[in-house]
Amino acid sequence: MKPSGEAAAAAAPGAGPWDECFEAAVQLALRAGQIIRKALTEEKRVSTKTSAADLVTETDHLVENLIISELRKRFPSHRFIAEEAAASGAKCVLTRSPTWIIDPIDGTCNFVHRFPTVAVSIGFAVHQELEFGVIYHCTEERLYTGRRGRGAFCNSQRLQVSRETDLSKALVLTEIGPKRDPATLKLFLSNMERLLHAKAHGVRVIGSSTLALCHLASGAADAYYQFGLHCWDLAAATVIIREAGGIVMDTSGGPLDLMSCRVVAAGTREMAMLIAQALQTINYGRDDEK
Ligand SMILES: Nc1ncnc2c1ncn2[C@@H]1O[C@H](CO)[C@@H](O)[C@H]1OP(=O)(O)O
Ligand SMILES: [Mg+2]
Ligand SMILES: [Mg+2]
Repeated sequence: MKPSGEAAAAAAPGAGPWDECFEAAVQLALRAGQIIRKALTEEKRVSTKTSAADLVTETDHLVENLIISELRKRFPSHRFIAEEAAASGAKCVLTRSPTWIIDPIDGTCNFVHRFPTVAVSIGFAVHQELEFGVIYHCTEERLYTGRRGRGAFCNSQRLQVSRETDLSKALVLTEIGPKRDPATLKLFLSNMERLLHAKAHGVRVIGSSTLALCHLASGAADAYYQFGLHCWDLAAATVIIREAGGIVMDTSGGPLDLMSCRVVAAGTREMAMLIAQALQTINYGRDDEK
């Protein structure tokens, strides 16, 4: 079934205070997705940011500007945290004000290579609490949504995480992150090795943290971990996973800190703790200290 704003709204009955914002997010994610889908097969101007593996294109900027300018027109008092604005020096500060947290293209490296796993991610927080998340898989036209207290959906289908608690039966997802210096790579590979020693069924890297997290919310994988992802990779997906019955926590096993650039997520708390205990920390700093 093709996603639509109406379908998403119908999936979550009852009026709530942020319904208008949620509807706006859905419409903009679909609109942005159309632009990204079209641009995927066209020539791109690619630049690098923090490293040779940290890419950005004119479409990342175009889509981010479109989403923010449309939301700002409708909700002038709201605040914004967005990937490309942050790359240009804007501070990432989550206050108690209504705040939109945006990744215009998640999977930019995939996008550059025409690998069709790319998403738009729009999260929304009020009083520093995540209210809803919208993630649109641009090429497969799958709209993932989660609203606090109202469940998580892919198009009109309700999402439910896996109930697996045994690491030796788990499919685990992760992403590589931009740092490729020898020390970071060694830690990254040794974390993967630890999970494989624990006999996890597999470890996958698909190039989009938000879509990997949506697979987890759908029960198509049992766990996800990453060091070096940002609040815009995590905000929308966190609501979707929690509303699908899953756990999102810090890699220490403590509560999630959206600004800490580290996460473990799983269908069950037992699985999340097993992953957290297996990992060595890779330090990427914090989003709110850059
Ligand atoms: N600085 C960075 N460089 C490369 N990937 C990054 C990154 N920060 C987060 N990621 C995310 O990790 C995954 C694979 O690289 C993607 O979801 C990517 O998001 P992005 O495409 O929005 O940058
Ligand atoms: Mg991203
Ligand atoms: Mg991005």
